Amino acid sequence: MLRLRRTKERQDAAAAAAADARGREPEEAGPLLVTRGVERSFDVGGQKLHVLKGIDMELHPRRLVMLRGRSGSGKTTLLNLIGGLDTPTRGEIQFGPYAFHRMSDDERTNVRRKEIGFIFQAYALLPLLSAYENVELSMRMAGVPKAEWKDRVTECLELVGLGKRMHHRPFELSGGEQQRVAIAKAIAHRPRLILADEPTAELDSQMAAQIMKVFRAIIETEQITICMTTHDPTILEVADHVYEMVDGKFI
Ligand SMILES: Nc1ncnc2c1ncn2[C@@H]1O[C@H](COP(=O)(O)OP(=O)(O)OP(=O)(O)O)[C@@H](O)[C@H]1O
Repeated sequence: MLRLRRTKERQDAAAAAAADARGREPEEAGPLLVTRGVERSFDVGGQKLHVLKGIDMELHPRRLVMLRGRSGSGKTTLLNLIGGLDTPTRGEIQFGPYAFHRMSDDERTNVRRKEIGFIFQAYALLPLLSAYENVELSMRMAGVPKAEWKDRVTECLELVGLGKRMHHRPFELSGGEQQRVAIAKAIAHRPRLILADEPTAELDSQMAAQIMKVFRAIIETEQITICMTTHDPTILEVADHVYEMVDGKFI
């Protein structure tokens, strides 16, 4: 009981610290991200391929939002636009104070480095670095002051349940554990938004359920929003909101 209370106290303190570190937002704050009429087409062999055909969506603070849809329906294309990796052919993407559709690549990269974390299906860890070093590297890349690295790396790895595996390298960890390192890596610089493309696709159902538990925990402690794609109906059950995509549109 005491242990539980201590854990809860630590989580509350971490949540308060996360909010303070970014400037606390009022409870009733509006959406973190809004897209309006977003379209994306590609030129392929002289033909226009219309992939996104008018996407309106909202991501609210501290929500777990899922994009579901068949392969090729446009989920990854949309995630790339929300994350500022790509720009829409038409329409608007407003992320907090930033109008992504009007910003240059460099400006979007700056926002992305500070405010967004990415998680991929295949973990994307550096194989020769330990879990600790992988997370530390992401803080270095995000420009976090060196004095903060040690405490924050430890905190993030404990948060995902890998306090005892910090010095293991990826090949010494299970798939689920590697994905948890990837989560620690994605949150270490205190982004507001995490984007995850099929983060459970390589995992069995038990490991996938663990990842979803970790997502729920970091939404609380880190006060972040998560938007992820998935095909898995059992995973969809834990979403706060599901957008269903068919052929480049939400239905
Ligand atoms: N850079 C690009 N150039 C040309 N076509 C592209 C490009 N990016 C995506 N597409 C096309 O857009 C369509 C949607 O792809 P996208 O990867 O967004 O689908 P998805 O829903 O994420 O699929 P999956 O579930 O298989 O990952 C596909 O037909 C794909 O070939």
